Parts: sequence; C-alpha cells; structure tokens
Amino acid sequence: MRLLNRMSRYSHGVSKFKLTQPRMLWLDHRLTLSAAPRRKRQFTGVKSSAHPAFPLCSPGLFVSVLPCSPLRGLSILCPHTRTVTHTHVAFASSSAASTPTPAGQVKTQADTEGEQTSTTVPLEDVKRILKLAYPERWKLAAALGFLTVSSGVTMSAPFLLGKVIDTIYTAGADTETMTASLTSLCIMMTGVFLCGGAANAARVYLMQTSGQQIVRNLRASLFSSILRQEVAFFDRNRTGELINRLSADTAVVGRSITDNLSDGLRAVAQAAAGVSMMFYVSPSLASFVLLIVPPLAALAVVYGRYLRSISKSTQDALAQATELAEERISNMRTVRAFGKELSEVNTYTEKTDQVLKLARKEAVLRAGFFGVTGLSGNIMILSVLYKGGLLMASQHMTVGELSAFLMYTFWVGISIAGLSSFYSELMKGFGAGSRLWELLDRKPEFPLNEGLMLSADQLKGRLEFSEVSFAYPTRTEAPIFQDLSLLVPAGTVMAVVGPSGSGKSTLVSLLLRLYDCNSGTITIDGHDIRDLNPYWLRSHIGTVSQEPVLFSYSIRDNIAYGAVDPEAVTTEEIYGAARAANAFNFIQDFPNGFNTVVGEKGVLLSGGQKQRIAIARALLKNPKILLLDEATSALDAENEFLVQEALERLMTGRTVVIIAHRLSTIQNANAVAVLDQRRIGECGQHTELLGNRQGLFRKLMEKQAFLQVKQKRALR
Ligand SMILES: Nc1ncnc2c1ncn2[C@@H]1O[C@H](COP(=O)(O)OP(=O)(O)OP(=O)(O)O)[C@@H](O)[C@H]1O
Repeated sequence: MRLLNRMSRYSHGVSKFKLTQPRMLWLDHRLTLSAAPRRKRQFTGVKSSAHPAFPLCSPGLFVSVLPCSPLRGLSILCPHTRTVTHTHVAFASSSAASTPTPAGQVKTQADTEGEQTSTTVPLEDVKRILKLAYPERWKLAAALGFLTVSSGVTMSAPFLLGKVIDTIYTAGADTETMTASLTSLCIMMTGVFLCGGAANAARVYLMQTSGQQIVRNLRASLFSSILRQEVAFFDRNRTGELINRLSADTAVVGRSITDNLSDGLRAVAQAAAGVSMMFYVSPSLASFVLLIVPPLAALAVVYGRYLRSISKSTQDALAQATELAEERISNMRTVRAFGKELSEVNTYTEKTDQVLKLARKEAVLRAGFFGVTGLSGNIMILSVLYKGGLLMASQHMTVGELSAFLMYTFWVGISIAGLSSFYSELMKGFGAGSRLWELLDRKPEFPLNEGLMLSADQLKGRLEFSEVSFAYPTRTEAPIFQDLSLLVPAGTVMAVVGPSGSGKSTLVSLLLRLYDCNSGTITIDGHDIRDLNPYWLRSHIGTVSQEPVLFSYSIRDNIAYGAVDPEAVTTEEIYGAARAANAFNFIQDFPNGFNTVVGEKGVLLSGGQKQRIAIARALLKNPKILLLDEATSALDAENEFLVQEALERLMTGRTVVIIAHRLSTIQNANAVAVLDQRRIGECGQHTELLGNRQGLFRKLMEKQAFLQVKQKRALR
C-alpha cells in the first residue's frame, strides 16, 4: 500500500522507487519499465493483459520479477503524467497476488501520513501548492514585505536595548547627557516598535484573508470534482473520508501556504539574523554557544522521527474511533431500536482507550524532549552568562553587549523551535495536498454533460435492453445480469417483479446511467444511452424510490428541486404539483405550511408524506420516462390509497418502469417482466402469465399470496 501511494505521489513526472523484494508488478499501459541494463534480464513474462482483480480496467503489462533474484533500484517511468494514479499499478508478492487498491479509491489520511513521514516532497507537489497561491500573489507578496519589516524590527530590538543599557551604565556622573541620549534613543525605538507592530498586524491580516480565499477556491473546486464522479466512485469511498478531504484537508493546505509559510520564513530569517548578530556582537562568545547546537539538532531529528511514527498510530486509532462514532450517530434510530446504547458506548470507549494509551506514550516522549530542550536552553543561557561574565571582566564586552547577546540567543532558540514545527506542519500540508490532488484530478468514468440531446419531438420514450450484462464495479465477480433483453414500448407501463436481490433496482440504475453495462446496449428511442448527454437524459427521467430522500430544506424547496431551474418555479406550480400528489392538505395543516423544514433526509415526515412530496417533485419535472419503486408495507391503508392515486396521476401519458409489489399495480400495467437467473425469465400481460401454471410469475404470485396469509395469521 505504501509503495502504491508513493507511486501515485510521483505520478506527475518521472517516478522512481526502490523494490527490496522479488515482486510481480502490474503496470498500466501508460507506464513503462526501465532498469539498469544488467538488471533487465531479471524481468520475465512481460505481456499486455488486464489485472485479474480488475478485469474492467484498461489492459496493462504484467511483469514478473524472478523470485530468486531480488531486485533493487527498479525505476518506473510514467511519461503521461496527470492521468496516472496508483490504481494503475499493482504489486503482488511473487508467490501470491495480493489485492490491490480498488480502482478509484481515494487515499486515506493514514495512507498519506505514513507516506509523508518517509519520503521527501516531490517538486510537482510544490508547484501545485504554489499554483494555488498564485491568484493571491499580490496580497502574499505584500504580506512577505510586512513580514520582512516586522522581523527586522524584532531582530533589531536586542541590539537597540543593548544600546539603552550601555547608555545607562556608561554615562557615569553626567546625568544630563545620559537623560538626553536615553530620551532620544527611547523615542527612536518607540517609533521603530510602532512600525514593527503595524507591519505585523498588516502581515497577519493579509495572510489570513488570502488563506481563507485559497481555502474557499479549493473547497469549491473539490466539491465540484466530487459531485462529478460516477456513482461507483461513491460505492468505493466512504462519505466521512470525502467530507474530511473537503473540510479538514483544504484547511490544512490553505494554512500551510499562508500561515505556516510565513511563520517558517520568519523563523528562518530570525534564526539567520540572530546568529549573524551574535557573531557581530561577540564572535568568540557566538562560536562557544553554537557548539551546543549540533547535538541538540541531532536530538531533535531523532525525536521528530519517533514522534511522527507515534502520532501516526494515534491518528489511526483516532480515525477508527471517529468512524465508529460517525456511523452510530448517523444511525441513532437503529442503535436505539436495538437498545445498543451502552454496548456502543463501551465499544467507543475501548477505541478511545487505545487512543489514550498511544497519547500517553506520546506525552512521555514530549515530556522528555521538552525537559531536555528546556534544560539545554537554560544551560546555554548559563554558559553565555559565565563566558560573557569572563569577557566583561577582561574588558572585552560591555554589559549592553552581553544583554543583547543573551536576547539574540533567546530568539535563535525560539526560531529553531519554530522551524521544527514549521517542517512538520509543511509535511502535513503536502500530505493533505496529495490527497486533494488525487480527488481534484480524478476524471469521472463517464461525462456529466456531454453527448447527444434529442429534441422534445424526437423523444418518445421507447426503452430497450439488448443482451445486457452487468456486474457492480465493486463486485465484478458477481454478475447481476447476463444477456438480459427487455422492450418497453413508448407510453406504456412495464411492471418489473422478481425475488429480492434479483436486480430490480439495478435495472432502474442502469436506465438512469448511474452505472454502465459491461456488454450489450440500452437504448432510448433507438439511441444508445452511452451516446446521450447524461444530464439531458436524467432531466427527462423522473424517479420515485421506495424510500425517497428529501433534503433538509423547506417542503417548498424540496418540491422545486425537481425542476431544471428551481428558482424559476412559481408558487402556483408548487401548489399544483402538491395537489396532484395528494400532498396539499397535509402540508397546509403544518403550522408553517410549505415553509416547514423536513429535517435531515426528511426525518420529520412520515413515510407516506415523504412519498407524496417525492411524487410532487417528480411531477414538477414533467418527465417523459418514469422509474418508480413502489412503496410496500410501510404505508397504512389511507396513505397507500393516497400515494397510489397520486402515482396513477403521475404515470398518465408517460413510459413507466415500475418495480411492482402490489397486485393492483401489476394488473394495471401493460406488461409484466419477471426477473430470474440474471435475465428476464418471462414477459407478457398479467393474465397471460398467470395462465401458465408452471410459469415463474404464477409461482411468484402463489408464494407471495402464501406469505401474506401466513403474515395475517401471525398478526392475529
Ligand atoms: N452499489 C452496489 N454495489 C454492489 N452490489 C450491489 C449494489 N447495489 C446492489 N447490489 C447487489 O446487487 C444485487 C441486486 O440488487 P437490487 O437492489 O437491484 O435488487 P432488488 O431486486 O431491487 O432487491 P429488493 O427487492 O430487495 O429491493 C444484490 O445482490 C445486491 O446486493
């Protein structure tokens, strides 16, 4: 995994990494392999093929590396830069192929953090970060100017303060001269300090505002990139992970370009200026003090490495705890219904205990380090005082110079500490950046708004599946359809029935082109849906699912969501759609009427109410094709009647594919298709199918009737 990630980080140019064990590599066809001539004989079996775990991926090269000849120093060159991601390269041990990262799965925080601790930052990442900052270049340049002024003032302060001390101590009995010199020196210094304060305030303001602007731009592009991805991408990636990219990683990147960079530059400038001033004030004392720095720096490097590995483990443990909390809180109703609050609290506590254990380890380490550095700092000051005192006694140094030197020592110490935290923050920024680039660069597998658009006259609504085979990209080994064919003439109602899990909803997903079939074609009025503009296609298809999802807006906004331009929808149109959906009366009964906010996913409404609002939303779209998933037992008799009536109104004059559960719907449909064994087992009129005693439909109906009787008996 780490090798895969490392590869992806180098995917924008020539990539190199070292293999330390015999491996079998699968390379995307865009990658080429190179190695020193004497190593070439170690590659065998180069051939173009698809990876076994990803039969649908573009073919690549399989390269076996002889198990008996460990290979080191292998280079992989990827000349076609931007499109290559780690999913195109898979590593497996020479004996057994391991499971590679599924195509399109984004790197997790833990992945990139692990990677960040052990590698240097590629130039390409630096360029991208700088490119992000480019629109804010003038503000940032001004901020850097102010930074120079404020740092200059800070670093001149010890020198000037030294002068003040010398003025006080060397004036002797001439108090008048001393007062005059002291007053003018203090007035001058007040002016300098005022300039420094103003420059610092301006720097902070400019850095903060440009940082926020960069984060805003990043978030907008990232959200747009996420929403463009195909549905299969969301099957592979956890929502929490994507939200984390959008909120936390963007902020980290923004901060590393602005605040961290400015703090880092300030630390470098101050450390350099401080050391120079130390040598200026007293070269012999400076050489003596700086002898202590190298061992301290070595300690800091060792400590930094160890601390990073512990913080990574802490972060991993924390991520697990957060993941658990996120899932349980968002499914609180299920937790409550099963009475699992206490056991969930215990599970969460166990996870947080793990975090605590690691955090304690980290605390011990930090305590040791800060103890040692604090001690070294004090020893350094003591040495300056000791050696400085001796120099003063031999008239080689004044009291003001010694005071100034002490202050510079202090500043250099602070700046070096600032530099170490700057480095770790910068690394965090690059880690977050590489996760963001991956998402930002990802091209969706099919376009959102490209392709053929039919005119209103051309669109009749004839749907046809011809020998369609399909497996979900996340489960390629389990095909849902094989050579499935089905024709739905324009303006007719096709009821689809079949056992649970037979693929009824999948049929709807394929029509909406949420996924592409692996072979065969799906056509609308003779046009392959892959040639049609997906955005146009979906704007002419209405859907009402069994559990419709509403957004946490008002009822009015939820209904208007169905229209192409929700802003342009009039109140009359919304009322009309609500009336046709049998929703008007219950909405008006709410104290806030159409302005009632429905809560997250419509949680504040009943199942039947949600269904009717979803029907109103679909009505407002006025689609030519309707895909319905009929609500089942969730509704009571009255609601069922109201929803049914609304659905019938919605279906008039359109081509409808309905996943039917009720006998009445099946009876009213023009034809019934029975899904069985990954294809349409039977298709025909309801009475015709019932007439076939050995037929699938008849058996399915008999089974359903039997189950209903059993259920009624159990209820009695
Ligand atoms: N996003 C997905 N990724 C992988 N497999 C999926 C996905 N969605 C559904 N499946 C699988 O595809 C098969 C068909 O599911 P589908 O929801 O189409 O069945 P269904 O006939 O509508 O079932 P039900 O009547 O229970 O709603 C099931 O085995 C299901 O586990």
